[in-house]
Amino acid sequence: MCSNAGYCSGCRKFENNYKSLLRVNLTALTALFQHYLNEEMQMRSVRLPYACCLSTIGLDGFPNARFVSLKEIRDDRFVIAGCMSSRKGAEINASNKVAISFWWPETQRQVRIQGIAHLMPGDIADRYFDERNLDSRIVSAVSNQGAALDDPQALHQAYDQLVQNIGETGYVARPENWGAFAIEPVRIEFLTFSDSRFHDRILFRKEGDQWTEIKLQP
Ligand SMILES: Cc1cc2nc3c(=O)[nH]c(=O)nc-3n(C[C@H](O)[C@H](O)[C@H](O)COP(=O)(O)O)c2cc1C
Repeated sequence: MCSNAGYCSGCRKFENNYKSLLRVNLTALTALFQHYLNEEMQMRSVRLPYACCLSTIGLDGFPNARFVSLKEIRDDRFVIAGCMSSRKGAEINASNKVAISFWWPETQRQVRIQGIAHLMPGDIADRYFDERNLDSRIVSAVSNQGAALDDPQALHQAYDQLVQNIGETGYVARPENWGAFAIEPVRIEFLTFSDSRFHDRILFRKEGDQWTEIKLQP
């Protein structure tokens, strides 16, 4: 029997001291998420562990999914950001029930989070926008994400023009249609993949003000 607490990379599974870690509440859950993310980060040479699949309910009823980057966990909410006038923004406006899903190959974990997306105040979105590299900020400012690209040359000209205007200042104002959402989780499932297919699955659910946990069949 392995004596490691939490995830054991040797056994590639949870050794269940996780219960002592979690008197189940959201703060403990987001701390566990952060712990697992850090473990994945330590084993990976690329930054992509922050990438997650954001699913929304499409205006036409089809589920719609795309990858976005998790900015951070703030006040136990999962923050994502980007252009909000494209499909994701319109869809979240119509229904703020969303899901984000992570797959971390080094640690063989999947995390599924369902929750309610809350638009964050402009000054906080400013901060996320300013943290982005210059190219990303310029492209966000000149491109109308998701609109048909009829004239690529015009887009490149707008890019060059803005580069010129910015000059040495490096300052790009956050476009009005660029914002951030904080996702307040209502369900979080951690799965540790097993070659045997006996995946280790634990679902945490918010019921009223309480979080409950349930082990799931693989
Ligand atoms: C790894 C990765 C990370 C991405 N991160 C973001 C992001 O943080 N925000 C964003 O708006 N789009 C991001 N994108 C682009 C989106 O996948 C998507 O193309 C874009 O948001 C438009 O989606 P929409 O039409 O549903 O609004 C990312 C794409 C990839 C592949």
